[in-house]
Amino acid sequence: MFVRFLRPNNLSQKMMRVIFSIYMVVTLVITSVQFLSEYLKTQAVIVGELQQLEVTVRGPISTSLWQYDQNQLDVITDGLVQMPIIEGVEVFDKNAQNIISKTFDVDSSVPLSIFDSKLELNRTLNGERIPLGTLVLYSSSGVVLDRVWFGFALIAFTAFIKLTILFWLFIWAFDRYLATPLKELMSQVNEVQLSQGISKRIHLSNTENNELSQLQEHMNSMLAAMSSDRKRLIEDEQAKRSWLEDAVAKRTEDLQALNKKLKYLATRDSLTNILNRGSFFDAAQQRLALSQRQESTVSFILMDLDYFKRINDSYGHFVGDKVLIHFTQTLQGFLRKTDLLGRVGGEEFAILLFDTKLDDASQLAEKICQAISHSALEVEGNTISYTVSLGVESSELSDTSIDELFKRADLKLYGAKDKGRDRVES
Ligand SMILES: Nc1nc2c(ncn2[C@@H]2O[C@H](COP(=O)(O)OP(=O)(O)OP(=O)(O)O)[C@@H](O)[C@H]2O)c(=O)[nH]1
Repeated sequence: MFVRFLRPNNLSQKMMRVIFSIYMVVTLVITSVQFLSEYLKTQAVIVGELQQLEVTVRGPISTSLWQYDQNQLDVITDGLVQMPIIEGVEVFDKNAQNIISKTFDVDSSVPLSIFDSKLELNRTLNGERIPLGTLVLYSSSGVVLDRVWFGFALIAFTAFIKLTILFWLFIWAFDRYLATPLKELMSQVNEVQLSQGISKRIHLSNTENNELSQLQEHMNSMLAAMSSDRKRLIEDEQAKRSWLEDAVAKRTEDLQALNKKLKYLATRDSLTNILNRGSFFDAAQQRLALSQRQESTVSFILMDLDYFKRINDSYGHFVGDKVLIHFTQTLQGFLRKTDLLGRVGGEEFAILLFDTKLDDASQLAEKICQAISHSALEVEGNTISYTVSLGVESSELSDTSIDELFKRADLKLYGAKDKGRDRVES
């Protein structure tokens, strides 16, 4: 504890040292003033005693001076010098000439200060006062100190005792009321800081209502506010995150739907909504490969509307488009789920029939041809009739590419065209 007092490492110990140091300085000043006052009082008493002695020896010394009795003067002054309070004696004649000078003991140390008392020596003769000289008695600080040392020691001892007791009282009081509660507060604040949550609170063991308990209350309300702020922030964060997750999920769903739609559109012909050329050939290629593995047959029907240019030229492209749509819808009425239908050119269409031999495909082609030639559609008040030429071909075991099948079907189609159109060539 004493080491802590000398080398304070915290606030309470520093305060303890400052207050104690101030008290020590004040005590030292008061004790010094007491010393000085005692010293001056004792010096005044000694001067009084010197004056009384001078009065006592004035008669014999005056007589000795009057009678010029040097021996008697020596005896008297020797006696004076022996006295404990006298450090020296000097006698001067009426002309201020030193007759006797017995000052200070040469063996003793030189005193701090010397003071004296003077007395005029006279003789009254026939009522007349005749001056004979002067008697001077000296005393010194040594004499004063000899007399007051016990008092000084008492004062010093009392001051020391007071200082020591107060020192330990200060230490105890600061330790009890400041250092220990502060240490406890710091340790609990540290625990709160180290704990992950802010649910911990400070509970000082000293329940007195003072600045520390008020500080504890303030810190606990601060922690409570922080805790509720943190809870609110977490809730906000969770709400934001969940909102964001919902938004992202919704966006992903929309994008997936859009992507699906785009993929679908990319495979479709925009006018007739059947497979476009690329998708048809991709799908047909897969069907051919599957059929070859299963050693079955696929058939390919290639169709081209006859004189379609005339329809466009006579009724316009809008009507031509309606014819193309009508043709597609008619075809769909003849197809199974496993069949593929695609638009492979402007007015050119193709059907791939899975697991279908040439005869069956040719029969279907005939039906289509008949159905189209007997159909008519009404567009803007016009009755439109049209025909189609068809080429039919079936796969062989050597076929590896759909293009080969397509080329053979195309030749058949040209054959149908050459033979007058509105017919099937297989
Ligand atoms: N309305 C419309 N016409 C198209 C479309 N695609 C191609 N055509 C037209 O179809 C016509 C094809 O003409 P051609 O190749 O001469 O054939 P065709 O007139 O049918 O004669 P043949 O095939 O020999 O019977 C052209 O006039 C093209 O402009 C389309 O999407 N809509």
